[in-house]
Amino acid sequence: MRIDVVSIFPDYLAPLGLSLVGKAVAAGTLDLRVHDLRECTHDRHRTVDDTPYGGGPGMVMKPEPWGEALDAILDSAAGRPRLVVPTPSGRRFTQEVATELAVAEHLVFACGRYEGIDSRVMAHYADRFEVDEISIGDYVLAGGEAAVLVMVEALARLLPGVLGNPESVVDDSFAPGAMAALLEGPVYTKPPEWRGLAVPEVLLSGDHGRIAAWRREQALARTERFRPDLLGDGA
Ligand SMILES: O=C(OCc1ccccc1)c1cn[nH]c1
Repeated sequence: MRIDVVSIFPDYLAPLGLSLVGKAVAAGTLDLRVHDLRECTHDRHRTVDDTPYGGGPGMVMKPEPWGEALDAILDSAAGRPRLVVPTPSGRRFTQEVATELAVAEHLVFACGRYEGIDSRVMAHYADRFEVDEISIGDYVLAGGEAAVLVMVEALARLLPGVLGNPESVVDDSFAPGAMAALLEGPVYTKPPEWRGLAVPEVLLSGDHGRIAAWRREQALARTERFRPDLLGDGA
């Protein structure tokens, strides 16, 4: 998979060189290219934004630099990439959307700042990109970069050979399946007692039937407490 990220703060994407995503890049599973949008400006002040038509607060990102940046990416692209634009006003990012993005050949992330990117950019590229405006949550960030870090990490762990233990994807809280539609219950590891706190004895019992039942009960209780919406039947 090829991933391009366009931003006025390319250094913000440096964490993608670390850990799990960094390993995928080193292994060649991910071909990651980060681009500085300011290299597509040509005025003395390297201007990327201007005041919004129709008035209102803040600034809007100008279309010309984005046109130059996205044209350059398309010139070196094979098929029809997905253009993912993080924005509070996009469709909700979920584990299902992560699995959708994880099978793409080529993703291009456009990091908006200020009040967003001139809407003509998304309209202009609708035929050459699969344009996808995505929100990672109902809050407003200063820019799309942090959302890109979230989405790339969520999809990268789904790529074959990226996770040491592919099993843990199956049990993900939000992976499809019976148990998976619940929140994860508590987890424990050695030592068996720590600061006077013991691990629930059922987990040391070796009775896998009892352990599975206990885990489901814990997952249900946690889901009821924090995410009753996941329990359906109008709960
Ligand atoms: O703030 C976000 O993106 C940055 C952004 C993009 C466009 C205009 C304002 C802010 C965001 C929040 N949830 N998901 C994304």
